[in-house]
Amino acid sequence: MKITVVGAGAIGGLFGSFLCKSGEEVTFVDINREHVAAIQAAGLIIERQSGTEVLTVKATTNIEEAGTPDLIIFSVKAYDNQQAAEDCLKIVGPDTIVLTVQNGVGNVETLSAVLGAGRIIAGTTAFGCTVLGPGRIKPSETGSISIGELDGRITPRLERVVAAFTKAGVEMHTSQNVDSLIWTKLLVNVGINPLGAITLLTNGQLLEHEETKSLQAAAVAEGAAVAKAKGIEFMTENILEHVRGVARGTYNNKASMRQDVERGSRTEVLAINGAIVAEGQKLGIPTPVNETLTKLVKAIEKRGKI
Ligand SMILES: NC(=O)C1=CN([C@@H]2O[C@H](COP(=O)(O)OP(=O)(O)OC[C@H]3O[C@@H](n4cnc5c(N)ncnc54)[C@H](OP(=O)(O)O)[C@@H]3O)[C@@H](O)[C@H]2O)C=CC1
Ligand SMILES: CC(C)(CO)C(=O)C(=O)O
Repeated sequence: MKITVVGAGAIGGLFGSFLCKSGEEVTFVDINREHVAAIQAAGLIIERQSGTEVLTVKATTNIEEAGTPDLIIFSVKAYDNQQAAEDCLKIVGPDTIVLTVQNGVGNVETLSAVLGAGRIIAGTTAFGCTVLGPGRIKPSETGSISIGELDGRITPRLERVVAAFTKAGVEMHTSQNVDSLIWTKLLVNVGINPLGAITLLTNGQLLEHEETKSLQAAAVAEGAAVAKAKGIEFMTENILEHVRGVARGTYNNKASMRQDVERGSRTEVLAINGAIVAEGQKLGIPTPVNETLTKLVKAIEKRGKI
C-alpha cells in the first residue's frame, strides 16, 4: 500500500514506523520544519528500552509531494483537524482511505465533513508515544490498535489495513462499533487528562487523593450520562472501574494533557471534557464538573509555560 502519514509526530511517527517495517511505501508529512529536517537528515529515531532504531524514511512539509495514497494515517492534534483535512483534499484519490485513532470526539465528524464519511476508518490505540525532540520519538513498549468502519462492516479495505499493521507484529483488533471504542477511550481521557494537567499528579497518583478521586468519578459519571443519552454502550461493564484500571496501569505516566501544559502547548481539552459539555448542552444533561475542568485547562493554556 502507498501510505501518507499526515502529522508525523508521536503517534504518526510510531504508526508510520510500523508500516515501514511491513514493507509499505510510507511518506511522512508534517508542518513542523525542524522535525521534518531532522528526519530527512538523520532518519526517524525511535528510542525503545531495547535500543535505538533509526529508520530512513521519506519526509516532507509539502503534502503534494506525497502523491495520491491508498491510505492516510491522520494523526494531528484535534485542534489542527480542519486545516490538515483541507490539506488532505490535495492528495486524496477516489479510493483513498483515511484512518484516525485520535483521542476525543469530533474527529470523525470533521474528517467526514471535509473528506467524505465514506473514506473514514476510525478507532483507538492503547499505544502511547512522546516526541523527545526533532526527529526522535519514544513509544510505549506495548500497545494495540482497534479500528472499524463507521457502519460496522468488516470490509476488505479494513482487513487490508489490519494486515499491514499485523505484518509488523502489532496487536490489532477490528470493531463493529467504533462509537463504543471512541467513547470508552474518551471517558478514560475525561477522567485522567485534565486532572493530571491541573494538579501535575501522575495518572496513578490521581487515585491516591480523595479530592482528585472524587472529581474523576464525577467527571466520568457526567460523561457516562451523556453517552447513555446518546445510546452509546461502553466496551466495559463498569466505566469508572475501567478508568481507574487505566490510571493504575499507567501509574507513572504524565497524561498527555499534562505534557501539553508543561510545554506551554495547546491541549485537546475541547475535544475531550469540552465535548462532554457540548453534547450535554444539546441533550439537556448538566455537566458542571467537565465545564469547570475545561475552563481551568483553557486558563492554564492561556497562562502558557511557567
Ligand atoms: N501521543 C500519544 O501517546 C497518543 C496520541 N493520540 C492522539 O493522536 C493524535 C496525535 O497526537 P500526537 O501524535 O501526540 O501529536 P504530536 O503533536 O506529537 O504530532 C502531531 C504533529 O502534527 C503536526 N501538524 C499539525 N498540523 C499539521 C498539518 N496540517 N499537516 C501536517 N502536520 C501537521 C504537528 O506539528 P506542530 O508540532 O508544528 O504543530 C505535529 O508535529 C492526537 O489526537 C492524540 O490525542 C492517541 C493516543 C496516544
Ligand atoms: C491513557 C492516557 C491517560 C495515558 O496517559 C492517555 O491516553 C493520555 O495521556 O492521553
